[in-house]
Amino acid sequence: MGIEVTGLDLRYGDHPAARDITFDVRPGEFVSLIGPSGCGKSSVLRALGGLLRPAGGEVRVDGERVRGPLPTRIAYVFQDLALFPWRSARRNVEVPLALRGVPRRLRRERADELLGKVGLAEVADKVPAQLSGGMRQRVAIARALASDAGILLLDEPFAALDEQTRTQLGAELLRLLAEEGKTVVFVTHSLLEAVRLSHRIVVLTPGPARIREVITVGTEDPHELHAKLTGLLFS
Ligand SMILES: Nc1ncnc2c1ncn2[C@@H]1O[C@H](COP(=O)(O)OP(=O)(O)OP(=O)(O)O)[C@@H](O)[C@H]1O
Repeated sequence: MGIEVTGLDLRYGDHPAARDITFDVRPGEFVSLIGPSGCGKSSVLRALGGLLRPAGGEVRVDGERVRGPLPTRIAYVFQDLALFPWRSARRNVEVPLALRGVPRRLRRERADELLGKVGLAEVADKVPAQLSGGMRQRVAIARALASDAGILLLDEPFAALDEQTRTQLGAELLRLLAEEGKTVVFVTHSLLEAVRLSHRIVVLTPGPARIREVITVGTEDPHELHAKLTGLLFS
């Protein structure tokens, strides 16, 4: 089932942000949304998560129409992380576990397991201000994984990081997602990142966003795919 987006129209008052967007995301699939700056990528992502009400069309998650946030099914990681600054890394990751009513001892175990998976076992007791940008991003990812939601919506999660950290975190993320069996929709400005991480790439037009093309990332040469995407975005 996964996510089905059909004829989605989005607007802010009189200002259209997206028109007639139709695509699907299969369970376990990693789909990237790319498009020119300001075209409406984040708006589409917010609509998938029930944070922006469509002016037309619909979003379905596992067959059920999305009418508002579904925190048990859908987790977010934004560029602006919103970690709790006074809570240690471990206690940040514990938040969704507490919301789900997981007992304290199990919360700690699961949080430590997830922090271990993102390479942060050593810094579980540190607060965000004591961590690097890449580490904070890892805490946010561990926290999203702790929510147990099957769907992760990632909005430019690596935008504030240097290229090397981005590449490393992207590779780690793929491994983790495969282990945890998540379905992912990923907004990025980086064509390289989209090519590297995705099963499929949804290319949007300049705003208001429409679907330009949906590309399956198969066996083609990554350089050729990158060139094709550049052509689609800038022609
Ligand atoms: N809360 C809002 N109120 C009014 N207009 C908005 C709001 N959020 C976004 N917009 C407008 O909607 C359009 C799409 O914005 P959106 O953030 O979805 O684009 P984007 O492709 O994610 O942008 P970027 O690539 O710069 O991150 C833009 O014209 C933006 O100015």
